[in-house]
Parts: sequence; structure tokens; C-alpha cells
Amino acid sequence: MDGRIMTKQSRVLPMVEIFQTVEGEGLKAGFPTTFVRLYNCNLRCKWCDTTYSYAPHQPEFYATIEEIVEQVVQLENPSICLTGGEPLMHGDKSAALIQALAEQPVIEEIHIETNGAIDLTPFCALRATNTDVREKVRFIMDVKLRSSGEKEAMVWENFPLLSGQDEIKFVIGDEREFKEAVEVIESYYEQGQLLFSPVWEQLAPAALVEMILASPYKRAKLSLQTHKYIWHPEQKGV
Ligand SMILES: Nc1nc2[nH]cc(C(=O)O)c2c(=O)[nH]1
Ligand code: SF4
Ligand SMILES: [Mg+2]
Repeated sequence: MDGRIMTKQSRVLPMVEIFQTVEGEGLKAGFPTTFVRLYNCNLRCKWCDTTYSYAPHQPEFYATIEEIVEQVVQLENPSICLTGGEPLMHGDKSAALIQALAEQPVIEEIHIETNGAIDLTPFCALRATNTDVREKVRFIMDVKLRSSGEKEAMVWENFPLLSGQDEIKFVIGDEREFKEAVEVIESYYEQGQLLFSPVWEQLAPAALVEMILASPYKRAKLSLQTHKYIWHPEQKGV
């Protein structure tokens, strides 16, 4: 973020959807949450389940930061999931949205689903300087492994920027990929909740549990995409 005053036009974001449901994944699984899904992504993961959030699909609508905040506040959920696509692709606009949401008293916690291929430096700087952002904002950072086809895009320098309140998510397709995750953890991991999530309909959750229990990571968490069990796995807006 630089010091320029943003014009109204520059505060418009391309959007996919805003809806409320229960969080399906991670530490906040099961809690009522408002989802803000921004349009566009800088990656094209092979197993992506939100391909409708980037080209050739178009944004569903455009909204100013004020309009997004108004809709989110009306839903009154204390937890917010900022997702996409890649919600941090919009640089200063992503940061301005995060700050505006964090400054709302009704909002207690904002978790940001980021793909690991965006430099978190400016967003962590905002967390260091703004009290509301520091108290409320948590990153859930993906680590893309080989089967995603996007491992080369990972910004490994993000690891030391993460705090203990953040989450680090590995999507695992098979045992070889779990070993790859272990290598990444041994090379880069400093702090944050480790999450292991099975590729939907590819790896049985029970097999992943065995891998976790056989690993040295006794504080790691199995993270199932519970929304895919509650609703049809392809249903949007849940
Ligand atoms: N219920 C629910 N939980 C989720 N957690 C992460 C999601 C995402 O699409 O990023 C998601 C989602 O789409 N729905
Ligand atoms: S980063 Fe997320 S939204 Fe983007 S292609 Fe990969 S899985 Fe899909
Ligand atoms: Mg999803």
C-alpha cells in the first residue's frame, strides 16, 4: 500500500460471490462464516474446484469496497473467509478491502485463502501497522505440490512471514505427495497450523490419517472439505 488516495473507480473489485455458510475447512470448520469470493487467479491447478472464478469465465459482478463491506456486515457473521480464485491478486485493492473489513466491529476474524504464489510482504506489513488487521486477519496459505502443476510458482519466502495464528495447507493426492510435503516442511516451515487435506475423490481420508499419524507432526490437523460432504460437491455458494 502506498499513500495515494484511491479514487472510487480504483476501489472496484471483480467479484464471483458473497454468501454465508459454515466454514468447511481448517481451524474454523463448522463455524458460521461469510464468504467473499473475488474473481481471478494467477494459477491453474490441475485439481482446481473453483474454475468458475477465473478466465475464460467472467466476473459475476463488480463491487466497490464499500458495497462489499455493506453486504458482509448485513450478514452479521463474526468470521469472514476471503477467497477466490486468489483474493490477494488485486494488490492495493485487496489490501484496502482487508483493512475495511477488519475495521468493522461486527467482524472478529478474517481468514484469507491464499495460494502461496503471491508475495505476502505487503499484507504482512499491513498486519504489522494496523491494529484491527493484526488482531483479526489470518492467512491460510496453500503449498502447491507437484501434482497441482504449479509448484514452480510457490513463493517460498512467504514462510518466515507467517505467524502462529496462520494456517498452512497441503493438498495431498498420494503417499509420494505426502513425502513431498514433509520435504517442504523440513526446508521452510517455521510456525502456523499445519493442515493436510486429501484431493477430493483421489485419496481416501483414512489413508491420509495413517500418513499423519506415522509422521512426526503431532500437532498437524486433518482438514476435510466438509462442505462437499454436506452438499453436492459441485454446488456453488455453500
Ligand atoms: N463451506 C465452504 N468452506 C470453504 N472453505 C474454503 C472454501 C473455498 O472455496 O475457498 C470453501 C467453500 O467454498 N465453502
Ligand atoms: S490457486 Fe486455487 S483457485 Fe487458483 S487455480 Fe489453484 S486451486 Fe484454483
Ligand atoms: Mg471451494
